[in-house]
Amino acid sequence: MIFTCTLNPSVDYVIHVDTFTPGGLNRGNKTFYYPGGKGINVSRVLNRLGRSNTAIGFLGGFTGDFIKNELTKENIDHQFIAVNGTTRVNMKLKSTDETEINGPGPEITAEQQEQLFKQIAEMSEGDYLVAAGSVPSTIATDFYVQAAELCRQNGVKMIADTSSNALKEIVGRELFLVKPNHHELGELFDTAITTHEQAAHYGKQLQQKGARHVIISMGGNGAIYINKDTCLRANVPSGQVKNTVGSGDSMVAGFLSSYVKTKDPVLSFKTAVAAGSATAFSDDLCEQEDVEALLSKITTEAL
Ligand SMILES: Nc1ncnc2c1ncn2[C@@H]1O[C@H](COP(=O)(O)OP(=O)(O)O)[C@@H](O)[C@H]1O
Ligand SMILES: O=P(O)(O)OC[C@H]1O[C@](O)(COP(=O)(O)O)[C@@H](O)[C@@H]1O
Repeated sequence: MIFTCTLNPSVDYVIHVDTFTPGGLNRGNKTFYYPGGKGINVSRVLNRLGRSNTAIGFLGGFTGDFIKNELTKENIDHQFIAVNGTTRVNMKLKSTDETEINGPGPEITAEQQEQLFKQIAEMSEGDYLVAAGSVPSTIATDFYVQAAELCRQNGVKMIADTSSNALKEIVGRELFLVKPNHHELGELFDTAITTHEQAAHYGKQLQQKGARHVIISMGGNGAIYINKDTCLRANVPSGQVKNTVGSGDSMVAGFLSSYVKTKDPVLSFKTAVAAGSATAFSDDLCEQEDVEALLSKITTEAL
């Protein structure tokens, strides 16, 4: 079984504005509402790539209902814990630049956190748990560390895609996959990462600290893959970028969907890059045919 866990889901409200003027009245010309949050995006892409999975985490209010309905419509199993507040709305403003405003999210009580730990403790050997996204302020930043310990005890393979302190704390634990982007990796090591060589250098440290597979995504500048035997870089295909929100999550889903079937890390890495780019070239998340069409355009070389 594959589970995705989103502690702080969101409704992603995407609005396109031709020319954005801060402080002025701006009118959008195109809007979209998507069920979002990193784990939920991973669930949606996994499902599109033919991998059934269960989404867990916390949801509340009318936005929480929207997310549940959308997942149900897409035939994705979900077992969210209800919270009293309202799941956040994250604004994604598309103009000449992409600007994002991510809200803080509702309060999660200690009892609700315990309920989630109970769900994680019930996972079994061979399961995968994708823990993705920020940790809301009412949850201790070591939440993922405690989850990683439960996974270790039960033989569950954990994937972490997070940032800031939550990423700092999870590094050093036994992880199946970790996928920071180059900004998050730089923040972790208190440095700026701009080249593939720098990304490879710091990414190797994540592998040495306990991650079996490491992917460093670098937006339109390619991606790096590291395991104990190899370090590769991949190109990203060219195309018309429509919406990069969820590209990183699509990479995680792409890697996992391929790996569970083929156990081939290089093919899984290429599928990850194809899925990330296919999402960048779509308004919503990628579809299977988009990923398949891009896969043959991804090449890797040793670094
Ligand atoms: N401008 C782009 N052109 C092509 N592919 C892109 C572009 N931006 C992102 N991608 C794809 O999405 C992946 C993840 O993007 P990135 O922005 O690094 O992740 P995150 O969303 O986690 O910040 C990249 O590795 C690439 O495959
Ligand atoms: O939990 P965070 O870090 O605030 O991120 C939440 C946001 O990230 C997303 O999951 C997109 O993530 P990526 O672009 O990194 O793949 C959005 O759907 C959501 O609004």
